[in-house]
Formats: sequence, structure tokens, C-alpha cells
Amino acid sequence: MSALISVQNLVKRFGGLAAVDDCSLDVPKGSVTGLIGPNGAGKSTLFNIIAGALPPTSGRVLLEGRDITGMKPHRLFDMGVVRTFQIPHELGRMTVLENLMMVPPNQAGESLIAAWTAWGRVKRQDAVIRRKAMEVLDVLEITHVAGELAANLSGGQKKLLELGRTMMVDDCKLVLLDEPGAGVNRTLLVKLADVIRTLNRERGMTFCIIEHDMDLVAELCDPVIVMAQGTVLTQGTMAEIRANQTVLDAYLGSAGDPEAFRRKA
Ligand SMILES: Nc1ncnc2c1ncn2[C@@H]1O[C@H](COP(=O)(O)OP(=O)(O)OP(=O)(O)O)[C@@H](O)[C@H]1O
Repeated sequence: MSALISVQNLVKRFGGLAAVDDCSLDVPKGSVTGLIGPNGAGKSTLFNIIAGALPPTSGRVLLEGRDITGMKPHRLFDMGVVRTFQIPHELGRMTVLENLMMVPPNQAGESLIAAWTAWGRVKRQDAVIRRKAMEVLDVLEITHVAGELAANLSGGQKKLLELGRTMMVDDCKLVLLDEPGAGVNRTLLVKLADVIRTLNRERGMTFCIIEHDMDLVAELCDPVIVMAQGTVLTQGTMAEIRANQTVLDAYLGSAGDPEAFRRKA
């Protein structure tokens, strides 16, 4: 598989600390790539750099061969690179449907002049977006909460809504998911995994997922990339990773969760 994202010799220093330390890795096009590693390994920092939220100290990030290092998140969004975020406080006071409907960029209704001069077009576009949002809710099986305020959703439903927001983006190439399993009950976790698999297979969306739930990683991700101390320790299938003593040692020597590996090793 060719690389959708290629990270080359990336370094990010915070004062004397190299949170990302000469890290190179590929996210293959069409894959669901897992990014795991003990606490403090540099996973979130790497994500932040890929997503344009942090500039690197040095190194490059390529999207299908094009240098996107340091590009702002909104430009990356336009190029189909989307990072899920927890639903921010302000959006919590909007309904689930509204949260989805406000995702597509360049809506005609956003411009006041357009709203006056092209009222018919605005209304038509609104109807299309509304239909699309309802379809997304249908796929996620949360149509019953369409009119609910986002803040009132359960933790798992919020995660589904975050994923739903990425489904509103046309031509979404890469979704960066930061701990989708955190605080989600088993039933919704199965649903979440199902949706990710479907988006990957049917829409060809590539995922890169930071996750501490090793069962979820095993179920979804191939390849799995292990980071430790700012760089890549190893990568392979989850079965290969679990059989790797160096990985176990990395978890044992940190504040990570070696049990996650011991249980299955
Ligand atoms: N803004 C910052 N300023 C200073 N140090 C930071 C900053 N962000 C992260 N770090 C440090 O960089 C290192 C890597 O952190 P990072 O959050 O990327 O790790 P992680 O692998 O995502 O960890 P976790 O699994 O615990 O979320 C840590 O030592 C962290 O304390």
C-alpha cells in the first residue's frame, strides 16, 4: 500500500525535552493504522503536528507526497485531513443535528449577503445538508437523539457524534482519532468499531487511531505502530506486536499499562 501520510524525521522539542524525537513512519492509504505506546511516548504530540495544531521543530509531513508540514488545520481540512475533537463547550448547547449540519464549509447561508440575495439557493443547500446529516445519524443509529443538546449525550454517543462530524466532510481522506474508546461502554464500542470499519471499506477513508484499549486496536488496526520515547519502536500486526518482548519492556519501564499486553501475550 502506498503512503497517504509520510512522517519524515520529525522532531518536536519542548525546552530540553524531545517529545517527538526523529520519528519517521507511514500511514498506508486505505488502512486503519493504530498508534500505541506508553504514556508520554509522544503520540498526541505527533498527532498535533500532523493535524497542523503544532509546528514541528524539524522534519516533514507529506500527504500523498505533498509537503503539508506546518499547514493550518483549516487548510488541511480542505485537503481532507480531519481530526476529531471532543465536542467543545459551545457546541454542547446546540442539538446533535445542528452539530452535524454546521460541518460542511462554504455554506451559502453563512454569508449574510448570500442569505439576502440567494435565499432559494440557501434553502435548497440547507435541505441537502439536513438530509445528509440525517443519513449520518441513521448510520450511527442515533437518530433518536437528533434534537437533543450535544452536551446531554452519553460519553459513547458523543464519540459517535465526533465520528459523525467527519462523515459530513466530502472527500475525507484521513481521520485522526484520539482515543475513540476512552470512556465508551462495550455496546457503543462495538458500534464505533463497526462505523470505522464501514467508513474504511466503503468510503475508502484512512484512519490513524491513538488508542490504549488493546482489544479495540487488535480488532481494528493493521498496521499497529508502537511509539516509545518520541520515536517508533516497532510496527506490525497486533499479533506480532504482542509477541514482541521489546514492546513489553517499553510498557513495563513506563507508566503505561503492561497488563494490556500480558493478558494477551
Ligand atoms: N505543550 C507541552 N509542553 C511541554 N511538554 C509537553 C507538551 N506537550 C507534551 N509534552 C511532553 O511531551 C511528552 C510526550 O507527550 P504526549 O502527550 O505527546 O505523549 P502521549 O504518548 O500522547 O501520552 P499519553 O498516552 O499519556 O497521552 C511528555 O513527556 C509530555 O509531558
